[in-house]
Amino acid sequence: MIKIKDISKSFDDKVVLESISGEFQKGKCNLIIGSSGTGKSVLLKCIVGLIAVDGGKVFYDMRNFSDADHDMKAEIRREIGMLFQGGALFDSKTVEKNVMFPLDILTKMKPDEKIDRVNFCLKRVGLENVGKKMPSEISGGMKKRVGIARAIVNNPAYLFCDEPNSGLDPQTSILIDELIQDITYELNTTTIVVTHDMNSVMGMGDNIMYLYKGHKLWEGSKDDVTHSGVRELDDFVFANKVMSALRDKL
Ligand SMILES: Nc1ncnc2c1ncn2[C@@H]1O[C@H](COP(=O)(O)OP(=O)(O)OP(=O)(O)O)[C@@H](O)[C@H]1O
Repeated sequence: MIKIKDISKSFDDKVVLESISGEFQKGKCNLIIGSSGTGKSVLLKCIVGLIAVDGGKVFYDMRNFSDADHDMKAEIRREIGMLFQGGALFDSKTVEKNVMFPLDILTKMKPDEKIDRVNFCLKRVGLENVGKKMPSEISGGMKKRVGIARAIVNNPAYLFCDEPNSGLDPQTSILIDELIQDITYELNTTTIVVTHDMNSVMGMGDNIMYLYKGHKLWEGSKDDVTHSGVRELDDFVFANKVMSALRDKL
């Protein structure tokens, strides 16, 4: 479980996050949703420690990450798997080497053990026999799967996914969402997904935090998101034409 308390962040005069608190549950897909530019990615980066917060604290299973010393931070970081927006694969490395990268830098595993673990993870994401290919030789959906394999290769307790569906067609997006969901339940990870895709919200939103202009306006689950009573959230949810057509039937 990850807990955040009063997270605030500004860039120069621009306030991007204002006193955001909340909990992200273990073994669940926790979504941070909201319109473009509302602070979702910045919040995720604050939680991971890629951006320094102006105020507030982040706790990983009761461990105070914000005030932790170097060793404790390194220990927590080793427990994090991250699927970056756009995949962020190394173009000059094979798929196998991309997935192995966290094991190379974070573990002392033997070469054979690393290969076994990489092959296991590639198989888990439905990608057998592509280990020797270069990223340029595989599709966008396959690249996301490689990114997921890399994110889970070191058996993370925490899994972060920033816009996992960006650039994918709707069907592939659903498959990627389902994969993230299945892995979350299998590995019992505390998973945080940043998205503005309503299909993802309705498919995988166990817990949802809705951000609006740097404020948390609502939290709940996919079962409640369509009748929150929050006007800004309604505007976001029903901006989608399919959702809008369904609104009258709800
Ligand atoms: N390093 C930075 N320096 C200055 N401003 C930044 C920086 N990173 C983000 N911002 C600003 O913070 C605001 C929130 O950005 P953020 O990337 O969190 O939005 P988002 O909700 O994830 O949007 P999207 O869905 O489009 O990715 C934006 O106005 C952005 O320009």
